[in-house]
Amino acid sequence: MSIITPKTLTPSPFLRKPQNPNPNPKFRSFKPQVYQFHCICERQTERGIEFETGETFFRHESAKGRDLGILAAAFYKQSKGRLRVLDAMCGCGIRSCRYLLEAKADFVLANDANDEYRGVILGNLKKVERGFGDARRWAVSHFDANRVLTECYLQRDFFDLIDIDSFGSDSLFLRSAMSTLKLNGLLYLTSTDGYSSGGHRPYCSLAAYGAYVRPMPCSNEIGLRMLIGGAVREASLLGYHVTPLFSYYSYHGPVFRVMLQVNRGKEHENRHYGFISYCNQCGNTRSFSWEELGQISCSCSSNKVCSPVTVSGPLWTGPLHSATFITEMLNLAEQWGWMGNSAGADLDKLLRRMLDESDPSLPFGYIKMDEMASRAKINSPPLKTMMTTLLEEGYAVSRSHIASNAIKTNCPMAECIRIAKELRGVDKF
Ligand SMILES: C[S@@+](CC[C@H](N)C(=O)[O-])C[C@H]1O[C@@H](n2cnc3c(N)ncnc32)[C@H](O)[C@@H]1O
Repeated sequence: MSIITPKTLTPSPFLRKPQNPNPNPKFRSFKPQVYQFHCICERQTERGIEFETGETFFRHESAKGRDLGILAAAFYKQSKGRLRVLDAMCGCGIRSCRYLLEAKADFVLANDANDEYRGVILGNLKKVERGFGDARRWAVSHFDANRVLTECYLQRDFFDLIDIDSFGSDSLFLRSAMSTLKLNGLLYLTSTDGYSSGGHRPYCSLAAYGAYVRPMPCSNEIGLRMLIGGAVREASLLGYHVTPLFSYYSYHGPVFRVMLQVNRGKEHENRHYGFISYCNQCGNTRSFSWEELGQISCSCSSNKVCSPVTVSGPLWTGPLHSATFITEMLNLAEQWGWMGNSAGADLDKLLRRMLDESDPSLPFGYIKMDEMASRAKINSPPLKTMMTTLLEEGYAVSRSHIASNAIKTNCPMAECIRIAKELRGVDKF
């Protein structure tokens, strides 16, 4: 097995260091300091390893996104018996440390284009190395992510998991990352491109993700679907297809993260890659396949054709999570004691909500309680009461991990309004 080390990569004269790795001045005031895992709401490792952030880009708020990545990696290691990770934009190297320590990775290549971070990354990884004796299970490099990915590919040095924690859009790195993944490997993508998902820059979303995205009420779910859709498109160019294992939106940023499994062979049916519409008049959302593209319209229960209809796409219209994979992640989290205590309670809740959301009878999108209430011209009914009533009436319903005041349901908006109004009569809310 060839292991890539910084020495095998020759510096490129064209390599530019990012001008300002942290565009938000708010974060530039971070002073060098030492954190313990438990101090920053990361899970405490058995070895109690400390890490430093120095002047690198580091966000406490991303801890949950890192937790999810570690759980997925650990389950992969358990099921495949191997785990080589490329942490392509590692910052201070916290993920690399955690992939080694918690997911028991066999090897991690920690890369960050900014070579001023080298001391901090090396310091953190050396502590991890001490925990495992002398075995050299990691390497550090400082190249543009595309360069490191391409060189690994050229040396046939493939990875089981590639983590792209980029600023803005991830699409620039998709092709090289997919080429450098092992068969059925995991690709952990991050995008902070909230403007595109909000429909505020349709030409940017078209350029980056191949999707023309317009403003819709559930724009944060659109953001996740845009990210997956971009990967679907790129994968099919390379003769691969992707399966989302989990999708996670966090309002801290905002940040859109998806864990994808990349498999060989184009997916024959395109039923999960199409268009999403929102009817401004009746408030219903629907997804359309390529075949239905010419007939996009909305008919509400009165059979009148509503207008106008806002259409975005093509996007991923299939499941955001794999219920089986999330269940395995939950089991692991339980085994590791990551739930049931105050630090882990949130992760527990998030995973369970994702599991609920993966019910295949639930459609795309979510309905915000305040939108429903304003359409019904009543105060918003209590979310739990609404959910129970929808279930009693035979509809599928769950909460959304994206918006705390929203429900996902296959009940049309007009029916939701009727139920909400009836509840009002009973409960006088
Ligand atoms: C969001 S931060 C990474 C945070 C880190 N993964 C964590 O969880 O704490 C993004 C990092 O990517 C680096 N970076 C930006 N552009 C890059 C590129 N083209 N290639 C490699 N690294 C890059 C930045 O220096 C920055 O440290």
